[in-house]
Amino acid sequence: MLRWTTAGESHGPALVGVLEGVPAGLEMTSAHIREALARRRLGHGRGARMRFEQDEVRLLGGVRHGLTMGGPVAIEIANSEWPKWETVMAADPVPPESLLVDAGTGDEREVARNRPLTRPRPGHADLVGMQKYALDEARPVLERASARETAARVALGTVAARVLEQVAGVRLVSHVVQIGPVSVPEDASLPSPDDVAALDGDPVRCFHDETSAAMVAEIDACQKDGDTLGGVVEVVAYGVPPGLGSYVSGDRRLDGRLAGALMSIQAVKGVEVGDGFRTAGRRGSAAHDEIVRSDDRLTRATNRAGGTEGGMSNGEPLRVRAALKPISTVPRALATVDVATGEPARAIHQRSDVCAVPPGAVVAEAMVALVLAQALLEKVGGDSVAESTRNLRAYLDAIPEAMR
Ligand SMILES: Cc1cc2nc3c(=O)[nH]c(=O)nc-3n(C[C@H](O)[C@H](O)[C@H](O)COP(=O)(O)O)c2cc1C
Ligand SMILES: C=C(O[C@@H]1CC(C(=O)O)=C[C@@H](OP(=O)(O)O)[C@H]1O)C(=O)O
Repeated sequence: MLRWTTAGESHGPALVGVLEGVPAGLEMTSAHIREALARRRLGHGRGARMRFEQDEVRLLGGVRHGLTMGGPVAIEIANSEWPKWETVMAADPVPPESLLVDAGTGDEREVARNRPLTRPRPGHADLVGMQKYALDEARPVLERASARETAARVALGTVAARVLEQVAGVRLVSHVVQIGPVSVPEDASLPSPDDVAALDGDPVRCFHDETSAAMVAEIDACQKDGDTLGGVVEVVAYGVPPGLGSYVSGDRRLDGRLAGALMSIQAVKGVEVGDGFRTAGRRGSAAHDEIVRSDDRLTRATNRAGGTEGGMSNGEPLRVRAALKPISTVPRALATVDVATGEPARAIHQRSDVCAVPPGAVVAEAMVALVLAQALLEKVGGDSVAESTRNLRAYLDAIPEAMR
């Protein structure tokens, strides 16, 4: 069973991700993870932190000389800013005077770091987090609620994507289909995995040049107005074998597992599998994907279902979307209440992203990779890449000719 978890705070020394159940013999190095993390830092509309954050990667376990060994893969991503936060975020007790709002250094930023965060942001985890964990300020809440944590998810997703590719030849691609009110046309073509470099080169990870320019203009206009934006991302996985997931129990359904994983991303508020909500408005005859024989194999005339039927992958490209709400740290700050005084106030606002949809696509790709790799290993088992590959081949070869 492939299992994963992350630990670490946004301004702590590092994030850590652990992935258990990776077969031995997987080719991977820290450079692969570094490359994926660099893609997550891209995107017009990101805040100041992404300009200097280095995502320093260290493989702490599970890999030797570029090959996994079968044990948990542990990945550390150091936070570049740690030296500035060493006192505020120290794990061990620090002298109380070092946490005074004005510790006497005259450094404005240090004053801001030490100030208790008592003006919770609507839309962020601040207020409910304080209520739930019995805290009198939001620092401990936002440190873990922050989407900084998605760097660790992307690191783990890189390993999962390599399992998918090396065992089954599956390749993934993610792109942005909407930012605020600007969407790619309904009939725009889907990117393939060979388009990843072009997408990395686009300021908003959009595969439609005209729409990309309009998205950039929308982000600029929004930033000028002191506001923030959300949008929609899409992940496509090519080469997924049929039969991952199952219809036999709700918690084994692949579509449900993908939806849960995507919805677990900070700011995601909607998930669509295939044509999702659009399908709901169609008649059955225009909603389903007819089965046809082409090039001597069974295929579909269309792919409105997005590659799943009955909670299983059906061999067509898997296509899922996730909708992200606008960033909740709105520069033109929203109304709140100062929980220290009970008085009306304006919400906390320090630096923040204006739009995190392009990195959201990279994070969504990582979550899809994790779920698909988990479902693949469930189906084929195996303790080494060679064994898993052999098992997959045997399963596919056993499908009768007329059903392939
Ligand atoms: C890649 C990424 C970057 C984000 N950056 C910010 C940010 O700079 N400021 C902010 O307020 N929210 C940001 N968010 C969203 C918050 O983390 C999220 O809204 C918050 O944790 C509350 O969770 P919820 O929106 O799922 O309810 C970001 C989300 C993602 C996926
Ligand atoms: C650090 C990242 O995103 C952060 C996500 C985030 C939030 O509230 O979710 C708030 C901001 O944090 P900070 O206040 O430190 O700049 C973003 O920069 C990252 O994506 O690596």
